[in-house]
Order: sequence, then C-alpha cells, then structure tokens
Amino acid sequence: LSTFQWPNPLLSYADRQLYEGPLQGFAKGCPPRDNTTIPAQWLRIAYHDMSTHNVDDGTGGLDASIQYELDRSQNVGEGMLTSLTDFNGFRIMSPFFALADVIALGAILAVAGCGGPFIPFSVGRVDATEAGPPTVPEPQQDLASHIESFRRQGFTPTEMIALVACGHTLGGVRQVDFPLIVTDSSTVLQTFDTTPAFDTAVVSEYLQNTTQNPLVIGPNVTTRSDFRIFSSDGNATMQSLLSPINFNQTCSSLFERMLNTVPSNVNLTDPITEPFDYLVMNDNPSRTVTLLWADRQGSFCPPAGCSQQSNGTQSVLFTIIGQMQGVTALRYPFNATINATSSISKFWFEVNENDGSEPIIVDNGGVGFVIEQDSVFVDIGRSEHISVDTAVEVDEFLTLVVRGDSASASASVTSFTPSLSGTPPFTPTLNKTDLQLDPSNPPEGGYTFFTMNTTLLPTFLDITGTSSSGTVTQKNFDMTVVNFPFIFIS
Ligand code: HEM
Repeated sequence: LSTFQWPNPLLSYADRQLYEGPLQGFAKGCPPRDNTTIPAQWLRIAYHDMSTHNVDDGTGGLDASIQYELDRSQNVGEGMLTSLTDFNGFRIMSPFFALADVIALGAILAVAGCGGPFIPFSVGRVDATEAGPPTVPEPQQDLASHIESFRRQGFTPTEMIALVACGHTLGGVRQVDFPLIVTDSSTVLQTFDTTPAFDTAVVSEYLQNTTQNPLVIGPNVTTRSDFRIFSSDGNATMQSLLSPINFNQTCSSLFERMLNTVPSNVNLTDPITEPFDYLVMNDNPSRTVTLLWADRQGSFCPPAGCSQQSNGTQSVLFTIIGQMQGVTALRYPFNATINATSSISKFWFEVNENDGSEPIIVDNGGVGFVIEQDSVFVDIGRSEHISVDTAVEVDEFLTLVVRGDSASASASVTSFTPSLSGTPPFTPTLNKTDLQLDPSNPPEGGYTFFTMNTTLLPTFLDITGTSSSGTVTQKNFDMTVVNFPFIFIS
C-alpha cells in the first residue's frame, strides 16, 4: 500500500500510462523498424529534444520543442517524425500530460523493452510552443565542443562518456543521412554494436577493438566522435561500464537526469516507481474488499446503506515495466447505489483477508477519498454511446448527460481533443459548448439535467455548472476510462 494521496490527476494518469498504458506495445520485445528498432528511434528523439537545455540560463530541455526542429540537419533521420507520430497516435496527451511527458515515457519504455534497466518516471513537463536553439552535438565536432555541449546540458565529461555509450547501445547510423560516415552504399544502417538489445556490447566490442561502430572506426577520422569521447579519459569510464550491473545503474540514473532536464521554471513530480493506483498484493481468493462511504452531512449511514462488497475481481495486465518489477495486482470493481439526497462526501475501503488477521482500512492516509463537490458531474448511467450503422459507415457519437444541482441555471463543457493532424506540431484543440436542458430527463432528486451530443474524439472534459449559488467545475473528466451505456442502431 502506498503513500500516494488521492486525488492527483497528473500522478494517477502518469502511473496508469507507465503501468497499464498502450504505448508499451511498440517497445515490448525491442521490435525492429526501418532497419533499426523502434526503441532506438524513441531514445534518440528524447536526447535530441533535451539537447536544447542551457544550464547557464535555465532554458530548454525536454519540452517537445523537437516538433518545431525537424527540418534541421542535426535532427535528420527516419525515426524522428515516425516517433512523434507514434506518440501522438496513441492519443495519451492530456490537459496535464504534455507531449514532452510522452517523449520521456517513450524513452523509459524503449530502454525497458530492449532489456535495459528501469528508469523512474517523473512528470509535469510543459510543451514549448516554438523551436529551441540548434544545439544537438554532431559527429564532425571536436572533443572540446562536445565537452562544452554536455556541460551546457548539465553533464560532466565523465557523464558524457557514459551517456553516449548508454545511448549508442541501441540502433546505429543510416547511410542515406550520413554518407560520409557509412560509406558503403549497400548498408542501410550500420549498428553501433552487434546486438539490438540494451546491453554492454557497445562497450565490450569497443574495448576489444572488434567494434563496428561507425562513429569509432568510420573511414572519415573527423566524424569518429564516439572514439574521441570514449577514449577521452584513457578508457577509464568505458572500463567501468563493462560490468553489466554498473552499466545498468549508470545508464538508469543518467537517463533519469536526461529526461528530467527541463526549463528551470518547470517543476516535475517525485519519481513514480510503483503502481500506486491499486492494492498490489498476492492473490487471495478468500479476500473480501468492502467499499464504505459517508453521506454529504458527514455521517456514516445507517446499517443498510453506505457499504458495498466488490462484485468480483479483475486481474491487472501490467506493461513491461510492471512485469520487470514483478508486481501483480487485482482490481476490485463495485456497483453501489448512492442516495441522491444524502449523497456522498468521501469513501474508503476495508480489506479483509479472512485468514484471522485484522482487516486493513485503506483510507487515503486517514482523510478518506474525498468527493469535493456533488453539484456538477457527468451522469454516466444516463449518457449514451450511440453507434449508427448507415450501411456506408458506422458513425459513433455520445449523448452526454450532465447533472447540475437544482438551482443550476446553465452548464457548459470544455473539451480537450488531442491533435488529429498527421504532421507536427501536434497541438490539442479546446472547445467550449453551452449545454441545453435535457427534455428526456426532467428535474429529479434535486438535480437538473443538461445534454450535449459529441463525438468520441475528445479525451478530457471540464464541466461547469452555474447557478445563483455560484459556479462549480468538475475538471479533467477522463472519457477514455468510462464505459457509457452502448446503443447500436442499424
Ligand atoms: C556527441 C554526442 C552524440 C553524437 C555526435 C551522436 C551522433 C549520432 C548519429 C550520427 C546517429 C545516427 C542517426 C541516424 O542515422 O539516424 C546517432 C544515433 C543514435 N544516437 Fe547518438 N549521438 C550522440 C549522443 C547520443 C546520446 C547522449 C544518446 C542518448 C540517448 C544518443 C542516442 C542515439 C540512438 C539511440 C541512436 C540510434 C537511432 C536509430 O537507430 O534510429 N546519442 N547518434
């Protein structure tokens, strides 16, 4: 059981993306693409995006400015646009989860997907709205320039050696983009080492002089940047990285710093290192989990009400991150009826292993899971997900029903829709809609009902109700995790 305090939309969402999110499907098993691997492409773009950081004035860093910098020669490469399209395509950007957070998540999944170490995930990045300075190091630059580039990005000369070795254990150099580095035109991509995995082969092959790394042994001495960097301390750092344990520890902590390199006015969360949205425990078939709640007046309700046992269990399918950490979890769903008049102010759980031990109370660190307001919210049960088969196509839309307290005079919804564009920059659309009173749901139980039609494309909604007693907003209603009642019309 964790110390995580609910509600925290950013941490909850980031945790879910890390442990149950869809992005891992492209990283799991280190899958090949474009003669390299998807993870190699994802790791490189994270470094290039971060490369705009300047420690001296606190500007730049991992801020998705890369989406405005793709036309620069230093960002040449098949994987750049493809990776950004991957990240946008999963539609996991949210009002509080920036593209830069998705780029960081991509790098974490990339390293894990190829068998590398876990990198703790901090979130809260902010996307830039324009390009940063052209400060990605390039192979033809000399050692002094590279040392200065890494200093400006916040890394010492020793850390530079390790960071490049950790990065260049994946992927390689493309002939069409770097014809002076990979001169054999029959080679599409020359890998940095002989294994696609995230491992020490890049180090051992370099130290054994068997390396094929074109930035070490390429015919053009000027572009042997890896050679100059790796040998800059007499190979001392490379020798230390021969140990797989040290390699993994060093790469994990340097990548964590790389991903957390953000403009100085951006504050990141503490790192996420466990799935805290759940009770993570071994399976116990005789366990019972009870949901309890207090009414709006603050009292725990009379015997018949305000407690409900879970109706079954669902096992949680963890991503590669959960799998590598060996965690297992069960989710306990509940179906509870709450009296509209007495309503609910907070809820908590009782977990009973039924093995003679004391039941455990899970109450959000003592305060309970507090429902801040019950004036305005989406009425999931009265909303409908409608699918119409027109013989030509299937149209899908939602009829959303919003409940406002009886005095509500008006209600509006601001929707967040991730970019539908095929090309960067991928900027979301915000749309505000005023809601109509819902004729099919007359006022009841102290509530007025409003309705709107929408497509399934928005992912987050802010719902605002205004009455003589003031304005109340339910922020960040996550459309992607709700199963609305489904209606099929043919
Ligand atoms: C002096 C610093 C560096 C130089 C000069 C450099 C240079 C290069 C070059 C020329 C390529 C080939 C790109 C292509 O053909 O598409 C490449 C690929 C790559 N670099 Fe670096 N790099 C540097 C530092 C780093 C760092 C710190 C990382 C850490 C994440 C990194 C990660 C990668 C990866 C993963 C690839 C493979 C991409 C793929 O296979 O698609 N590089 N690098």
